Amino acid sequence: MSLTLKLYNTLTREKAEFQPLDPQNVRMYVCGPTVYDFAHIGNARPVIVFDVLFRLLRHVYGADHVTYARNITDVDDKINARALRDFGPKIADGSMSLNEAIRAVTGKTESQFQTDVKALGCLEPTHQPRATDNIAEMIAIIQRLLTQGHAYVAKGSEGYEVLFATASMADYGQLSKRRLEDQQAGARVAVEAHKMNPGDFVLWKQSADTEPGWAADFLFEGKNFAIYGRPGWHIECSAMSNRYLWEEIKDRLSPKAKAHPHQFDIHGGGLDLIFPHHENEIAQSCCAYDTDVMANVWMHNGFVQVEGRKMSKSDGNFVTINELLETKTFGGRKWPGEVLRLAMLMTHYREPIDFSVKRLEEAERLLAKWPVVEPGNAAPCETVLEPLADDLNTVAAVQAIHALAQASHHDADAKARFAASANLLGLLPKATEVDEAIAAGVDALVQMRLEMLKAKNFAEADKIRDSLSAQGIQLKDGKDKETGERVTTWELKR
Ligand SMILES: Nc1ncnc2c1ncn2[C@@H]1O[C@H](COP(=O)(O)OP(=O)(O)OP(=O)(O)O)[C@@H](O)[C@H]1O
Ligand SMILES: [Zn+2]
Repeated sequence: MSLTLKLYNTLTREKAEFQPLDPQNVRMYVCGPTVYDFAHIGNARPVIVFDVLFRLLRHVYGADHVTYARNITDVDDKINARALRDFGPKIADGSMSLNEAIRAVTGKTESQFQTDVKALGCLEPTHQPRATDNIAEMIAIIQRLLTQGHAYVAKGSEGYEVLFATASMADYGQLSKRRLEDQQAGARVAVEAHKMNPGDFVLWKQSADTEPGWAADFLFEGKNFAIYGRPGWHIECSAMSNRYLWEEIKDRLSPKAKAHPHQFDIHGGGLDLIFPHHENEIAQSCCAYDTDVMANVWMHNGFVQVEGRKMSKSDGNFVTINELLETKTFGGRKWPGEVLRLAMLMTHYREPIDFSVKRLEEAERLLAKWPVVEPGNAAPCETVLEPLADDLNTVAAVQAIHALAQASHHDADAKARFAASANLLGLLPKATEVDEAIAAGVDALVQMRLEMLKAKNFAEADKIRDSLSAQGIQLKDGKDKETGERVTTWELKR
């Protein structure tokens, strides 16, 4: 393994050589979607960016040596609100319970998410845990925090809450570089009387009987608190990352990694998650397990923007992935998944992207120039790997792939390297769909070649055949059974 992988780390604000705790078991966690509404183009960005990193890590360390967990947040007050909105009448007349309505919302949204990300050429992560399948793990961490003096039980306006005590952690704020004092002075967080500090955040929250919840017993200051309730958002990721990247894998880890219990290599998500979400994940995990590190490298993608503003569900300025791929709402036409994927990768992941039809058209034009080939078994080209290994410089990697695509018209070796390199980024043009306009163009060339053959202009005829072949189009000559005349059909090489 000669490739040196460098990654920008939000924790240190520096780019540094990536050194996994155990190269045989590289571990990455990325915050996944809250499934109350279809994923939008902004949500697609971390999915694509970290898919590229997952692919690169698999290339460098071996496909079986990388564990990637991306969660599904299927318990959240936004989900409850959506269930009430969509199924209100049914809940009111008793034909559906709130929990059934919630499952209808999350089930539908999650399955759409899976369809969407598949269409964007993303590999399935090793684990895609749902929050509701990890409640016991969350309760266990919360109890550890209570026992160790990092959390407390308090009564708020909607019942009991277990809160994280930010003041109990000396270096709270290390990721966002926000100091607790500044936060209090800024008073961004509404001061609530039951909180010891305004920045204290919910770990567990009591639910009304009609709200979704789980029975939980917490021991605090010698007293038992039975709180039927639901988890806060941040605790979900602390629980799921620990389960899938430590608990379930620890027996296989190297001695060095075992000497760093509960820690893993990379944690990712969008820029908006640095504070408070990731800061609070760090606080929970480090305090619960008494470590000073949760993940060694923290990576954050920039925003997809619309007219300079972050595309976001709550802002309403969004286009869903499904709308873009399956309807004509954006630019009056449908767009293939690989066009959106390439459009994202034509900007460095830490830069903002202003989303536009022009950007998609640019990506489409580039893809159309690339040959349709099978991945093959050549090695990806150094000219592609090197920029990728430099903090995922996909801009330069795509340029290098394009150069290989151009060279591949006259160079079989370049073509093989193009195939392997484009495949590494999940960008190999698919042989299955042919654009109508392209098909018409091919038909015309096939016809022209038949005329050349009739005129015995074999050199020109061969030229046409070869140029089509370079674009991945295979001609098949045959004879019409009745007239005996030559007929030519074509297909994409598979
Ligand atoms: N416009 C955006 N550009 C890039 N990444 C984004 C954008 N919006 C959300 N993300 C990322 O998508 C992932 C899922 O986020 P989430 O489900 O909270 O969606 P959201 O659109 O941010 O929700 P809301 O708009 O209600 O805040 C997170 O990693 C988040 O950082
Ligand atoms: Zn998270």
